Amino acid sequence: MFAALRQPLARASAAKPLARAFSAYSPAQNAVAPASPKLEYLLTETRGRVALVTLHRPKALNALCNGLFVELNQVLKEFDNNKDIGSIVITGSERAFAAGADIKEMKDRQFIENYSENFLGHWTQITTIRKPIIAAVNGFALGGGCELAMMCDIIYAGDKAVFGQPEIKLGTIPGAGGTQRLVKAVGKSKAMEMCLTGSVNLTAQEAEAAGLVSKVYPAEQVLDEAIKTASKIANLSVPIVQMVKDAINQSFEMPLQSGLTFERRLFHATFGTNDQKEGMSAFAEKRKPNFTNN
Ligand SMILES: CCCCCCC/C=C/C(=O)SCCNC(=O)CCNC(=O)[C@H](O)C(C)(C)COP(=O)(O)OP(=O)(O)OC[C@H]1O[C@@H](n2cnc3c(N)ncnc32)[C@H](O)[C@@H]1OP(=O)(O)O
Repeated sequence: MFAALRQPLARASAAKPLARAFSAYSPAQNAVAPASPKLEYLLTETRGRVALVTLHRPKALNALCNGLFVELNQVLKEFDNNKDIGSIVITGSERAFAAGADIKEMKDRQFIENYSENFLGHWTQITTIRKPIIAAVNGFALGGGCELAMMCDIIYAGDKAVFGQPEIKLGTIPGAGGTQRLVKAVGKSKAMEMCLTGSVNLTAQEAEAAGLVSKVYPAEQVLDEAIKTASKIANLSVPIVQMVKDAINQSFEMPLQSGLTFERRLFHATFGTNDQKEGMSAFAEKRKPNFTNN
């Protein structure tokens, strides 16, 4: 499976994505999982139990074209199915996480083809990934770039990151969560201001204050911090981590009482796992737990 994700190291180094330019991890520490020579828009590697996916379309500020999403769906699915991986980090470059959907690619599309082909439908497959995904965002996260970050489970931002939904200035509207997830993250007024003007963006600090972003770090540290957090998560029990992700995501879909019942049932279910027995026994015996993911 990893063979399918193998990426030539030479290419990764030459391209100097933020992952390599800034990371404090030495290549010797990395099990480089990368990648299929077929990957054109992504770099992938592993850091222990963390999979790192770097959007790599530097000439277009990582504009999200269809080919990029086909690759992203493919690698995320492979990492999700890989027992050696516990969590995933998605990042971009220092200049751009992603400057939105590729405007040049979509500008001539017609309503009827959008509707009949469900244009962008498969771009949201990332929300079906069961392992936690952290977005490490530097630079522009605009339009689809902001929406992609919001589809991740946690967002860490570099101090120069910019979040915005400029679609209205192109004569369209956000198409993948900008009018929905953004409201839940920053509230109605800010979301309205951003989406209605297209030019009111959030700085990293504003995004943190509003709740869109969990933490802000100096740009050169954000990826390492995301990997550290991803690594903590990846070394916990995989099924219990998935239950937490499931339960929190259900809070967006269910009324409170149904959500609380869902949570309680999953809590009950954890007692059917060896990892619950191990976690609680380890606490009682004053030792570290050794989770076996069952
Ligand atoms: C997760 C699912 C996603 C689903 C998406 C759903 C629908 C989403 C719609 C959108 O996202 S519409 C696009 C929204 N984004 C924008 O409007 C931003 C567009 N870009 C800019 O405004 C600027 O590029 C910038 C980000 C402010 C940076 O400006 P700067 O002057 O620093 O650089 P540029 O010279 O403009 O850009 C360099 C290079 O990159 C190309 N490019 C940038 N953004 C895009 C894009 N979104 N699509 C296609 N190409 C893009 C730009 O054209 C330049 O290329 P060249 O002209 O030099 O070849």
